[in-house]
Amino acid sequence: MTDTSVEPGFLAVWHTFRIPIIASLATLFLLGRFFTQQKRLKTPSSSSLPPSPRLEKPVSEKESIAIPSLDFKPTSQEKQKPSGPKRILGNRQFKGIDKQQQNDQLAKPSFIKPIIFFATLTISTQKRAQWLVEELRAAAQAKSKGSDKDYGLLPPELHDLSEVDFDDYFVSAPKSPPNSLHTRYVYCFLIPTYNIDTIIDTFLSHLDEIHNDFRIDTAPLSGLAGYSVFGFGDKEDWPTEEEGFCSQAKDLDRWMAKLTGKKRAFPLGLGDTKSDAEASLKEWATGLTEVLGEIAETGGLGEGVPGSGNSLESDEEESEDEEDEQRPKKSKKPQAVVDLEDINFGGSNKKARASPLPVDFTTQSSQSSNNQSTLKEMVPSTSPTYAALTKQGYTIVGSHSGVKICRWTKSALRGRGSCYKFSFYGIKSHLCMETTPSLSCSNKCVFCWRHGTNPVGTTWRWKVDPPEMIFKGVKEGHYKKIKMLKGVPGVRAERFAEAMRIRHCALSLVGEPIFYPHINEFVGMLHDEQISSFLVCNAQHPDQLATLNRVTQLYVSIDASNRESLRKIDRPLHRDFWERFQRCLDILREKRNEQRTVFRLTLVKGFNVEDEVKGYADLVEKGLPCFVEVKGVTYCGTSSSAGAGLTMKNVPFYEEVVAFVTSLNDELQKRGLKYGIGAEHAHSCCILLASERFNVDGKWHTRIDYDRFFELLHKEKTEGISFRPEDYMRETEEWALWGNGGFDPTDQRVRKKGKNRDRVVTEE
Ligand SMILES: Cc1cc2nc3c(=O)[nH]c(=O)nc-3n(C[C@H](O)[C@H](O)[C@H](O)COP(=O)(O)O)c2cc1C
Ligand code: SF4
Repeated sequence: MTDTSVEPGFLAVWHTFRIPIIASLATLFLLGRFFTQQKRLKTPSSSSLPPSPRLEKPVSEKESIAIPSLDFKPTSQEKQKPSGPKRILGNRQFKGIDKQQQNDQLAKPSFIKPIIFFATLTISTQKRAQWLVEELRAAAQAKSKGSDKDYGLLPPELHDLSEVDFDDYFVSAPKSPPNSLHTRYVYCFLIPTYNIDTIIDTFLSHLDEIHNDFRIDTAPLSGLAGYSVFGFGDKEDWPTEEEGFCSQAKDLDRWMAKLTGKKRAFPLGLGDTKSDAEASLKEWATGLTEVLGEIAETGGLGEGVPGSGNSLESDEEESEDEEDEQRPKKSKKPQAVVDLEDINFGGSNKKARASPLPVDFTTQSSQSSNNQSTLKEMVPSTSPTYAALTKQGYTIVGSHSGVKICRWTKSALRGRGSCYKFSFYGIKSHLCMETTPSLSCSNKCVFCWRHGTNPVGTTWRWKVDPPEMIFKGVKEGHYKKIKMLKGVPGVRAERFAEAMRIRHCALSLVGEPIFYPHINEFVGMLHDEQISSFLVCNAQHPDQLATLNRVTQLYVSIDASNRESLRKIDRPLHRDFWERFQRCLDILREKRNEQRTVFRLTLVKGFNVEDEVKGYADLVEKGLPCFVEVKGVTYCGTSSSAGAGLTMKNVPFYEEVVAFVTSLNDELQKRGLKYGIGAEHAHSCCILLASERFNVDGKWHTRIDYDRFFELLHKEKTEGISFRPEDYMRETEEWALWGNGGFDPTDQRVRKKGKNRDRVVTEE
């Protein structure tokens, strides 16, 4: 009875609820599978990548040689590792740090012994190698004179690659002799290039084999203190690197980077045997000797990219195609805008925050001189702004200045092209320092690539650092950053040497340079050292602009053609921003016969391009600048830009920039204003409109004769003779003219991969 009564009841329940029950069970089942799958994906052993066949292939115990050169206790996890093939190891690696860091942590002052290897067929390289031996021997002698230090440079050894057994030197790094445990080795190579079969091919194949031998660590030479290569070739028959000039030296440099774990001590040097070989070798040897001394003293290669540490550079660097390099990881989280008004500098600052010192920076110097000690620092080293800016690669100098290496400097050091300022004005990027004496700005532009971390404010109410201190600090910071790039693949020795003398300064980094009360003194110091000055201001500080002394080229940013658009795009802090902007244009007009004046337009699709051509033409008519630089915006993906609704869609394509410039040019012609399209740099989406004042006999002269500028400046200072922008102009290079693209043919173009390749972005 019970059974029969239960069964129909159960069936009835089943029929009523079977669909939800089945659905629930199916959901539970799918959820279960999903979680198991996720867990498996997170387990490294189940990576979808096939394991390296080199690591999988077993070898007998006899075949294996293990030379862990560091005393290192294995972790319990390592002890349990299945016995696989043992490998020849240059160094044991600590967890969480790369080899370079590991070596540097262990680095102590040492005795450095250079080992010079050369190859030759027609003897010229052998002779040059013998010369190098003498140079290094002399350096070793000079350094050891009267010194009883426990580090130093030892006399070099010389080896002909055709006579050495490669296994003796290139399977593992030589060990220190038992009587001098602090001795370490640096390999120096001098090799010619031959497109016929020579010992060099055998040698390079040997390096290839070592690198790819599964029994040997991929970087078995990481025990070396460093290496450097110099190549000889013939430019008459192999005029460019693409055509094979010094190609084997380049290959050797790459192999050694791999085998040593990127321990390039000094950049690759190249010399044309029929012209500059001796001079280039000399320059390279000087740099190398200096570095050898540094390694001996510090025991390491210093900071920089692997090979010389990590270099932090402009944000846009990430968009560049880099094939052989480790890039420092950057925080993906966009930083929030840090407004100085919002920062409490500790202590009871409430009153100050509620009513900031109402000191307009234009009147600042007189007021601040009385109470410097009570004023706060703009960017104290303990502040979040300081942390954020240094994380982005800025070197903060004093309490309100900064310096940073731009991506073009690195590109130029590698022979991959300079920024548009080379095409337009002749500035080689590796000779250019990018800096600002004021990290604070009075705008919060939507496209600012500074990650919104720069301080903002309308008034200068901070402690003021003296210009001498800033000048010294920014130069030191710049040179230090350049030195950090010496191990970057592709950096050329001759460019590296040139970069150790700053020739140009772009005062345009972050913030507003004319915000700094001693900007005139600072610019004077640049000029005294024959460093040209390009100063960019945001057209918000007319009084300061009016009293600004002569600079080599003076810019104002023109980010919109009308009040509403400017408010939206620049988000100015001043309520009378439009009036300030207009006054700045008037001042620029007055200055146009004394110095080169430039309008810089940054096009942001959807913000300041559409229907604004006439508005921009009005502004040009008002300010009559010598030049109008037009460039497509750089997308930086920060919170401030995202918050303003900026996406990749707002970045114009080059054709769109071209269309805009053409219409603006037409509009200027219609109004009888004498302008024309002077030059272009398609690579960074940038075009230059120039006043006909810079067109001589039908030829554009947008470049600058820097030597002439300094001559004239000197005359002005000493004899009171003023000069005009036309007095220091130079003819524009053919390849930079409108229609020719603007890429220096002597540099090697590297195209960016990926879908946004046409939206190659630019600096600043
Ligand atoms: C047959 C031959 C092939 C060469 N191939 C190249 C080459 O591909 N690329 C290059 O830059 N130089 C090339 N050169 C130039 C040599 O690298 C250059 O003359 C070098 O200084 C020779 O050094 P050595 O006298 O030590 O052998 C070649 C020279 C010869 C004779
Ligand atoms: S001008 Fe600007 S982008 Fe060009 S090299 Fe100098 S700092 Fe870099």
